[in-house]
Amino acid sequence: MDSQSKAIESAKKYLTTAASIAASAMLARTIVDEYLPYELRTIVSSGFDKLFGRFSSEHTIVIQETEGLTSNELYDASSTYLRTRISSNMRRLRASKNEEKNSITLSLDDGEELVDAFQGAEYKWRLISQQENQGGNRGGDFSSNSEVRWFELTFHKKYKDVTLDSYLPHILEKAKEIKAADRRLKLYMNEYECWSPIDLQHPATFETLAMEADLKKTILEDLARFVKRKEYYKKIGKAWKRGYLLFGPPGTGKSTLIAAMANYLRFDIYDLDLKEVRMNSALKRLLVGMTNKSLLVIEDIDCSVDLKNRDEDMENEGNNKSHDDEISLSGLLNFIDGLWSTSGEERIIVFTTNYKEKLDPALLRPGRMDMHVNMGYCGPNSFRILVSTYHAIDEHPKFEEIEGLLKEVEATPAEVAEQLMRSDDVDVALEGLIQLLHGKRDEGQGNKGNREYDKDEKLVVVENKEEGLESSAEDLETEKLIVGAVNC
Ligand SMILES: Nc1ncnc2c1ncn2[C@@H]1O[C@H](COP(=O)(O)OP(=O)(O)OP(=O)(O)O)[C@@H](O)[C@H]1O
Ligand SMILES: [Mg+2]
Repeated sequence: MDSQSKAIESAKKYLTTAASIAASAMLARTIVDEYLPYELRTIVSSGFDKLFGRFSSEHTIVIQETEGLTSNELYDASSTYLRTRISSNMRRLRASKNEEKNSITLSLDDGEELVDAFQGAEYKWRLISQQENQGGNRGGDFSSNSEVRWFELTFHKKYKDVTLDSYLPHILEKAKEIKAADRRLKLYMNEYECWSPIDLQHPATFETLAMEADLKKTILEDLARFVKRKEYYKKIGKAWKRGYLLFGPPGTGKSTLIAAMANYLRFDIYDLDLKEVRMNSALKRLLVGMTNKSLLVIEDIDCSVDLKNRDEDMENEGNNKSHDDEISLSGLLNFIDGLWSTSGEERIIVFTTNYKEKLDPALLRPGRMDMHVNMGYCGPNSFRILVSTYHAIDEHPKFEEIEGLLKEVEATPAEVAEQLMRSDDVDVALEGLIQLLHGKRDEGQGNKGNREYDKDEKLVVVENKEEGLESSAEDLETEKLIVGAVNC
C-alpha cells in the first residue's frame, strides 16, 4: 500500500468513526428527546452538546430573549424576521392576533425547526423555552415561575464570518422594515402647543388616486428618490426634507394625495393648524416634537394665518416687542430649515391651497417648496381610475360620451366620485354622471381654465433645481417644467 492509499484509508477510517459518533449522538439525542421528562431532557441535552459538539462541523449561536434585565434587540429582530420565513411544510406553528392588527400572525413554536438560506449558507433556527424558578422556594409562597426563551441558530463553521458580518445585520435591517410596514400610522393634530394622535385609517393609495399617469409617476419617483438619499443630504449638510405645494380647487384630491403619500412612505401625518398657534416659540416646540419619518401638513396656507402681513408689520414697526414672537412665514420656514437640519430625518412638508395666486411669493421661490403640484379637474384618465375603483370596470359603452363631456366641463374628481358612489348599478351611476356633466355644460361652465389636461396650461409640476447645488440667480431660470397629461 503506497503512502497516498494509506492516507485515504486512514481518512476514511476517521470519517467512519466520526460518522458513527455522529450517528450515536443523534440516536442518543432522539432517546433523550422522546423518553426523558422535560427538565431532565434539557440538562442531558446540553451535556450531549458539550460532548459531541467538538466533533461537529457546525456552529451554534444562542440568542437569548433577555440579557440580564434588558431585552435583546437581536432576539426581537430574529423573531420578527422568522415570521416571514415560515414555510408550508412546518408542522407546528404558533398563531396569535392582537387588537392592533387585522390579521393573524404565525410564528415558530417551541422546539420546531425552521431552515433559512442566505448567501449560499443554510441556517437552522430553533426556538427553545424553559421554565425558570425565581425567588427560590422559601415557604413556597414567594416563588414565581417565569419562562426564559432563546433561539439557537446553527450553521456550518465555514459561514461563521458571513453569519456575523452579513446574516445577522441583514436580519436586524429586515426586521426594521417589517415593523415599519406593520406599524399603524398616526395622524397627529395640534391643540394649542400639543400634538394629539389618532390612528390614521385613510385608505387612499396611489393606485386609486385619480390623477394623470405621468404626474403620478413623477411624484412617486420623487418620493422614492427622497427616502433613499440619506447619505446625499448628509454630504451636502442640509436637512433631509422635501417640500410639496399642492394647489387646486376644492375636491381635486389634495388631502387624498397627502394620505396616499403617508400610506406609501409609511410616514405619520402631523396636521398643523396654524390658527391654534400664536407664537413662534410654540411653533418651535411643536416642530421639535415631531418624530422622524413624518409628513408635516399645513392645509389652506393662504388663509390659515395672515403670515405675509405680519412679516410686513414687523418690518414697519422695527423691533416691536409685542410682534417679536408672533408667527411669521419667515419664522415658519426658518424654523423648518434650521431645526430639521440639526434634528430629525426624513421629513416631508406639504402645504395646500385653493388659491396659488394668493400665496406670498416668498413661499413660491425656488428652494422653498421642491415641487408644486397642480391638482386639476377630472379628465378622462382620472375618470377611468375612479370608475375602476368604484365599479371595477374598465370599459363601458357610455365612456366615450362621458370622456367627451369631461374635456369640456369642469368637474372635480370629488364630484365624479360622488356620482359613481350613488348606485351599485354602474348603468345608473354613469347615467347620473352624464346628467351632472350636461347640467354643468348647460350652465355655461364649458371653458376649463385651471386643469392639468389643458395643453396651454403646461405647468403641472415645477421641480426646483436639485437641493445642495450652488444657489444663484441662475436657479430661477433652471426650474424644470414637467408637462403633465397632454394626451387628451
Ligand atoms: N384625485 C382624486 N382621486 C381619488 N379620489 C378623489 C380625488 N379627488 C377627490 N377625491 C374624492 O373626493 C373626496 C374629497 O377630496 P379631497 O378632500 O382630497 O379634496 P381636496 O382637494 O383636499 O379638497 P379641499 O380643497 O376642499 O381640501 C375624497 O375623499 C375622495 O373620495
Ligand atoms: Mg383638503
